[in-house]
Amino acid sequence: MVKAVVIGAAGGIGQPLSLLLKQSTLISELALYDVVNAPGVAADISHINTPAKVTGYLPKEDGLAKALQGADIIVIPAGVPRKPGMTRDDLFNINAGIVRDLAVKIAEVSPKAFILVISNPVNSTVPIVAEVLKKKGVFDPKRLFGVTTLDVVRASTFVSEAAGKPEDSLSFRIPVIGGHSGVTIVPLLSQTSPSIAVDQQKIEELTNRIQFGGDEVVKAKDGAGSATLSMAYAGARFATAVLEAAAGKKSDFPEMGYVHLSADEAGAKEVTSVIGNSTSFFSVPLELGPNGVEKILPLGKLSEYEQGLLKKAVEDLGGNIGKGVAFVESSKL
Ligand SMILES: NC(=O)c1ccc[n+]([C@@H]2O[C@H](COP(=O)([O-])OP(=O)(O)OC[C@H]3O[C@@H](n4cnc5c(N)ncnc54)[C@H](O)[C@@H]3O)[C@@H](O)[C@H]2O)c1
Ligand SMILES: O=C(O)C[C@H](O)C(=O)O
Repeated sequence: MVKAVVIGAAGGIGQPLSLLLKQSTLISELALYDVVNAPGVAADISHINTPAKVTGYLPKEDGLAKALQGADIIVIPAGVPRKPGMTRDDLFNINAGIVRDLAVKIAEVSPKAFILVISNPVNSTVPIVAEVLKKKGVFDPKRLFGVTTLDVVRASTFVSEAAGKPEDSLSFRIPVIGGHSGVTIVPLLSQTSPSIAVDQQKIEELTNRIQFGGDEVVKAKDGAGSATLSMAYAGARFATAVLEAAAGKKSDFPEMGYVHLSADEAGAKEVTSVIGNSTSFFSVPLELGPNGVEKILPLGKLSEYEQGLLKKAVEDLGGNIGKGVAFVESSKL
């Protein structure tokens, strides 16, 4: 029996993500929570003839605690999205408080669940959840993830198009490490599999497109929000990987996830020999298992260009993480 919870389930990501999770036969119960409209979304999705029992909750009558009760996996796309001209960090003022308060309830009700954070700025919201869980004495770094899968999905799409093989996009694997915002997103195109023959100028164009893919969608939506459908796909893909691994299935390839590097001390040692010691969270290739992070996998060889990208990423990430940590330190919990 697996219970999945979506928090922010009535939103642009929450609705299609809930739909995709309802299609999963790995899930037996799907609890949808939002500050608005979650019972309506739940009623709608519950008519789909797949096994998961669907329930919907609002804040009244302690709805969040009811949704979280017995949760195995919690996916969080709650919070405001960007509008043109905004950075993800501009969302901090609103989303930091939302995520902190959700984390407090998770710590109380379902501290052993896998927690997948989608709410931006991911570079800071994941440290916020970690700090709350630490303060409550229930932090398990193997079970907390920032979802950076959309960067990996975009990389496969853009690179397969550039290689003239869009029909093969599913089989293009490109590690994307670092964080989830602009220059903190570091695509390792030199490790593209199958390998591609493109010149340095194309590598730089592709890198820039992957780093700023989110802005492309924000611009196209012209004030109506940011990526929702591709994010729902990516979120469902990562949640499925976590659930399959929890059920004992070995994966054919590693997923990337933004984790606290203490999730695997031995793996982290190898990673910090490449990225340095100045960042505690990083999106890395993961081997997932029954308890979440089984291993942090090596980053492989980086080209000189990628080493330059990495340097910039690490500089920015430190500030993003520190901001999240300071926010919880100054909060009364
Ligand atoms: N990690 C990623 O790759 C990625 C990709 C896309 C978007 N995002 C982020 O995901 C978040 C959601 O984006 P969206 O487009 O779905 O926004 P949205 O506004 O369409 O939906 C957000 C939902 O969260 C709900 N919500 C707000 N406060 C809440 C609370 N305290 N508890 C529960 N629910 C609450 C809202 O009612 C709304 O239904 C944004 O922060 C966005 O930047 C992240
Ligand atoms: O760009 C955004 O603000 C949303 C998301 O982080 C994305 O990468 O699409």
